[in-house]
Amino acid sequence: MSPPSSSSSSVPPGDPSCPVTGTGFAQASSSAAQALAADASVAPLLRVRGLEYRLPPAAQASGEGVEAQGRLLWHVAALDWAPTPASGWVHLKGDNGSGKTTLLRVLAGMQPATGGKLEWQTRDAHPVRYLHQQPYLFDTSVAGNLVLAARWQPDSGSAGQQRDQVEEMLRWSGLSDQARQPARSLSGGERARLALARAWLSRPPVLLLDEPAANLDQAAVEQLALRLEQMCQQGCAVILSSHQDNALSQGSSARWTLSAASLHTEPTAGSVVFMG
Ligand SMILES: Nc1ncnc2c1ncn2[C@@H]1O[C@H](COP(=O)(O)OP(=O)(O)OP(=O)(O)O)[C@@H](O)[C@H]1O
Repeated sequence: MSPPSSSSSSVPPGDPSCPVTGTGFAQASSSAAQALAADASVAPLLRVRGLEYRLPPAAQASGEGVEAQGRLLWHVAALDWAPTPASGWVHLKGDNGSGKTTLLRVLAGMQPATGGKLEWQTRDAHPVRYLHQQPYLFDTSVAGNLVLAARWQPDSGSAGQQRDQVEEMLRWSGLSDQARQPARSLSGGERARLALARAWLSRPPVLLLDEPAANLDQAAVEQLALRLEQMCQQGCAVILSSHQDNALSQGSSARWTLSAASLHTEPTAGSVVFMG
């Protein structure tokens, strides 16, 4: 992982990964935000202030016009997250429809928030990778999917280095025997493994996983937990969503819960999280 930058943000202007509207850090009014501002010793990877997401305004029941403001799906008053290689991943929890996917997509810069501010404080221009619950696989072989990921990464290296990366990821994901198989013929669990390996090949600083356990049996969830542990130890900051408790929640070091339209955090040792 790139070390946190001392400047406030490396997100390029105009990049949707910085969905800035409304409240900025300087204007954040909650007492938690003021307490955070006072603690200059913390260098969080992620800083969030007054972030909120409102659903698009619905048509009025009468059929005339639309609501002035859509329903508030969630609000995050203030959050600083400073994961370390030892701190493990964050489990984002919440009932169906509470807004987990939307929050991950906003954090990934794939969808703008309707208010507030977030910053990934890293020198990496595009630090965040988001993995969809049903990941898209290219219409080629298992190895072909990894070859494309190896070619398209920013520092792609020589053809030999790319080959080594592909072979390493095939071994890591346990898919070496299926290297030549069409990726789209894999089982649900195998597809999830390939998608994770494809994302991990380029060693992103931050990985957001949307319901990664959705199609997995218990053994596969436990294997995934081991892989995530390795990834975190190698410096990847991981947030994963799941509405269930399983091996992934047991292995997480922090829990963020969406309920009653707010994000609630439970910090644990090694993972510095503050919440207002
Ligand atoms: N563009 C939109 N227009 C209207 N409603 C939307 C829009 N986007 C999301 N929603 C609603 O927002 C709510 C939250 O959706 P989201 O997928 O983020 O929840 P979730 O917690 O990930 O759910 P699940 O656990 O079922 O996957 C849902 O009720 C969804 O229908």
